[in-house]
Amino acid sequence: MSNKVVAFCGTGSMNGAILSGLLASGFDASAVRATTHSQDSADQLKKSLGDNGEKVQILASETESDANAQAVADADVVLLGVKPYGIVELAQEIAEHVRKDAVVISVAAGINLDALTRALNGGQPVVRCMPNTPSKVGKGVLAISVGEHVSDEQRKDVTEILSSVGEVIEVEEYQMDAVVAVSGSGPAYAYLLAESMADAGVKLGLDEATAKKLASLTVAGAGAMLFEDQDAESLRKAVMSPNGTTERGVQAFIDGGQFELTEKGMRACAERSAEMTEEFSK
Ligand SMILES: NC(=O)C1=CN([C@@H]2O[C@H](COP(=O)(O)OP(=O)(O)OC[C@H]3O[C@@H](n4cnc5c(N)ncnc54)[C@H](O)[C@@H]3O)[C@@H](O)[C@H]2O)C=CC1
Ligand SMILES: O=C(O)[C@@H]1CCC=N1
Repeated sequence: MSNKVVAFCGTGSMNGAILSGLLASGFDASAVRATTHSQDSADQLKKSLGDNGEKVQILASETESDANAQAVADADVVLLGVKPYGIVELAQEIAEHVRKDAVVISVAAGINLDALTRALNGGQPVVRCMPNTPSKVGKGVLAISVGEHVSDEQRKDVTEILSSVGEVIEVEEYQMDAVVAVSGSGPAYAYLLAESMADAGVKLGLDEATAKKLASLTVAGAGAMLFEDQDAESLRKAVMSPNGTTERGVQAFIDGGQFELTEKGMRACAERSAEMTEEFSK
């Protein structure tokens, strides 16, 4: 990765997390370009990067209309991080400026490799990535599908950049709707669990602040244990003493439809992902 230039077009929550992770891994800040829409966001980004804020080239598209074109001009790797409805337009905007041997990654839901390739005038090496928000604390899981024009060296560079914020897993593109349902949107389910545990804790007699603290730290602690052992079922069983409290509670969850309800929610999520692909991958 030495001597490579990386450009982030649309540096908000997700691309911002990857940018920070890349710099934290020791990547040369002067080889990084980043764009935002507003000048305010550009100023905030610069501030958030500390000393590196002076070295990263940061441009706002409302101030400089060719900000994205400038950012990608000398880039080896380009990450598109705007909202799904803006990705095709952004790709078209940079198409004439991005080097033909640069690899372009989209982190958006609902944008397929075909739409990305077409927006870039065909033949461009492209990668579709589905990250998740734990990337902000270096604990992300990022699924990628790699386009046909991507070289082995580019695949290695892409994996190295994304690995700076979490674990990278390659999947077939047809599996992306399922990936969105499991890991892309998944952090929200864990927070929903913490919310509903706190809510029930209040109903069981705790004050709200105590219930929230106990629930949030419990979900966080249980999540941390999953980094050591990814077998959730065996971790669950280790909490369940025979005929104890957990066994009774877990059985009530299962009898009440925990697995069916989770499947229902995730099917809705995957269906929306497919619908967004119809809508935005034109
Ligand atoms: N937030 C999440 O949990 C996840 C989001 N994603 C995907 O990441 C993408 C971005 O989402 P977020 O980071 O949450 O959004 P965000 O709104 O935080 O970031 C988007 C950024 O793009 C900038 N922008 C908009 N138009 C621009 C332009 N023409 N030129 C330069 N910059 C421009 C905005 O100023 C903003 O900073 C979406 O496509 C989403 O599907 C993927 C996985 C998880
Ligand atoms: O909700 C969304 O559409 C995005 C994609 C995955 C997580 N957040």
